[in-house]
Amino acid sequence: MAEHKELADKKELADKTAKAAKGAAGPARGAKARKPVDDSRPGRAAKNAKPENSTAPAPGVTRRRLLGTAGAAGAAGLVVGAAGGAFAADAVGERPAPLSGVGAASVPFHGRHQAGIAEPAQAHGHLLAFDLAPGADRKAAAALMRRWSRTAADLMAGRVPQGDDTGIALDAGPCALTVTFGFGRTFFDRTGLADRRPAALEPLPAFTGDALDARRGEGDVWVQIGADDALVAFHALRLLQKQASDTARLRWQMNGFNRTPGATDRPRTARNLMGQIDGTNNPKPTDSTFAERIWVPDAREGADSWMAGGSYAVVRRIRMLLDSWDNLSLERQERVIGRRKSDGAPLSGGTETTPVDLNKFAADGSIAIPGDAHIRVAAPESNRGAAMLRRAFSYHDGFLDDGAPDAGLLFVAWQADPAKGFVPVQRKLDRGDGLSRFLRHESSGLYAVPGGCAPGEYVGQRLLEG
Ligand SMILES: C=CC1=C(C)c2cc3[nH]c(cc4nc(cc5[nH]c(cc1n2)c(C)c5CCC(=O)O)C(CCC(=O)O)=C4C)c(C)c3C=C
Ligand SMILES: [Fe+2]
Repeated sequence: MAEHKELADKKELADKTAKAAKGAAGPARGAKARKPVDDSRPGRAAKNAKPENSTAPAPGVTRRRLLGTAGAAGAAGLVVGAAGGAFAADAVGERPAPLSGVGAASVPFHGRHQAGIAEPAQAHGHLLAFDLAPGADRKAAAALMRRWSRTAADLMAGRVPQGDDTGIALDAGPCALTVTFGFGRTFFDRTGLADRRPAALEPLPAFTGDALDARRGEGDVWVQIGADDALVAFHALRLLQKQASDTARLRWQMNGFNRTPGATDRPRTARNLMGQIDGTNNPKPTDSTFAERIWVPDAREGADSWMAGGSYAVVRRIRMLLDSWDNLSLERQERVIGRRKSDGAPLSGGTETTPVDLNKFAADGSIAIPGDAHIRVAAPESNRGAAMLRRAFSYHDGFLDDGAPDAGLLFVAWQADPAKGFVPVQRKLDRGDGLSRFLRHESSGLYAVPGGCAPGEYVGQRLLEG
């Protein structure tokens, strides 16, 4: 009896919590979320503040996710406003309590560019690739992208999604959730759109350091999910997988992580599993060259005109040989990268954000940044200006047969054209990078990530209905 009473009490509490959360977060089906307080994501601004997101000013906590000095995890420029009025029900009474900063952070789904590219990488990430099911044609793919876009827009705004929900994130705010969609080479054959396949989707060349597992590469549709809460991220993943239904099947999935916001005394550039500050010299949205390097331009004719405002994602699972790396002295580790481990300052001097001086000599006459240092070989100056935006997640998938950690970087590089970004840089790294001895590239994919969409539209509509 007591057990039943306890269960009944729990159910009542859960019902109350769900009711209060739904009511306060504006997410009752068809209800509207509130306007993000600050929508200064690059390229979004006022255009984004569409009626869908503009019913009321956001009460409760507002929060601006500041970037690390040079951009946390290398991405930049994002503002995260208050969640769309997101409140969690007080677990004891029913007083709605404002969400914490982490829960309240939200990123708009609609806009000129898809979310999840120029914003800082979140604490939890899922990378997924789906293959269209046999017989799923262009129409089915369009219906899927419409379903997925609607769900992503709801979840990112903190609304309970339309249709069947699993309840996994019922009492959480959006937690800076982003969902980003891209198309692989094979998508265009499967949907009868081979004539619209961009030339930039040519397969990447083979690199000598590659040990690629095809089962974890490529795929018709690629999805990147990021959130500062693990349940929120999984919730999005699970819903998209359910909604794929008979149209698409998961081909591979990789799970990654980064530092949780608030874990450090101030926003800092993230560290990778080798312990280095990683992302410092990423292009920043405030750079005059950012747009041309990262976004596909508008004024484009031909097969890929539908890619305006989009970007190309190179996705690589790069395992780190951590046992070998950790055996190196600190001095050797720093010379392999070309930066100090403690604070990320270049070996040519200064602090983390001091411009790298590749021509600097040390007092003993040796070159300050060695010839095979990673930052020398990867720098735009060494690659005729080639640059990309690196927005990675770390991963740890347990241990290999020999006991070594199966861990490294889910490397995601964004650029307007891979032939002017990843490809020339990786070619150079392949030949002369001191870091490559400690890395194994285990999977690879290249995806055309269309521009964002307006409310009522879906990602990829210009391709699928153009
Ligand atoms: C093809 C491109 C690149 C791959 C692959 C890559 C892998 C990789 N990098 C690190 C760690 C660091 N990389 C850093 C800088 C850096 N890396 C690339 C490109 C690739 N890295 C570029 C273009 C740059 C910037 C160079 C510059 O202009 O200075 C750094 C230094 C800090 C920073 O600027 O981000 C680190 C650390 C790992 C561990 C890794 C594979 C697992
Ligand atoms: Fe690098």
